Amino acid sequence: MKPILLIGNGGHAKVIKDIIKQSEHYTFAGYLDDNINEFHVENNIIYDRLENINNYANEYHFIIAIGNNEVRETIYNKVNLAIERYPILIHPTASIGSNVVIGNGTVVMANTVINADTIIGRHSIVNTGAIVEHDNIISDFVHVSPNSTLTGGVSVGIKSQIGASATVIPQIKIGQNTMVGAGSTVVNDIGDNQIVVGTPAKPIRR
Ligand SMILES: CC(=O)SCCNC(=O)CCNC(=O)[C@H](O)C(C)(C)COP(=O)(O)OP(=O)(O)OC[C@H]1O[C@@H](n2cnc3c(N)ncnc32)[C@H](O)[C@@H]1OP(=O)(O)O
Repeated sequence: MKPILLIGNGGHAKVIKDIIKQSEHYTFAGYLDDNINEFHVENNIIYDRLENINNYANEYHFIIAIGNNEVRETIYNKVNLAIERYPILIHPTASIGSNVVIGNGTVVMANTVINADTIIGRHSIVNTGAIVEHDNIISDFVHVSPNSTLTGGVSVGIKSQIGASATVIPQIKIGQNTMVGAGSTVVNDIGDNQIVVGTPAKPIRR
């Protein structure tokens, strides 16, 4: 079993910890976070500051367990570890189709479906109950929120978030760093750096 340290110890980390507990390959070892005052071990769990990550870099694997896409990317660039130190975590109830490619550091939560020929980048999140249909291209540092649906042939650019229960109709292209509001329905392509809400989804601001 390979030990994993989670970077971050908020709500998202709790859910990832539960995925690790069910893994046959990985075991939960502890947390690195700058809100931890100093190194300590409690009930065999390591708590340490993120700035000490290099002490663990050879022995441990890591997941950046932070839901905010921008923060995840910033931490990834800052700690500068080889991408191989970040495993792919998939909950055992997730259904993964043929020829699906998932990048290192990405987590796939419970009751998700990722269908055939979809590509998902690095350090992305496919959150609880989300559906990512066939032939999607999902970039790095993306968050597909709980219960959202990306139908066939959708693409999502780097650092974009699809809000909880949002739906994107087939073949839509969503740009980089864009936010689709919870419950929205996206029926037209969306550019970069937009916030869109509603049905049909319309920009509220850049
Ligand atoms: C496990 C987890 O928790 S994963 C987390 C998943 N997170 C989400 O799904 C969060 C999704 N976030 C949202 O939907 C947010 O409302 C955002 C990002 C779209 C907008 O947030 P803000 O920028 O703070 O917008 P704000 O709250 O000021 O609203 C601006 C306007 O848009 C409207 N609006 C905001 N969100 C939505 C929405 N999802 N659908 C429809 N209208 C919306 C507001 O009612 C408001 O309208 P008004 O100007 O007529 O009063």
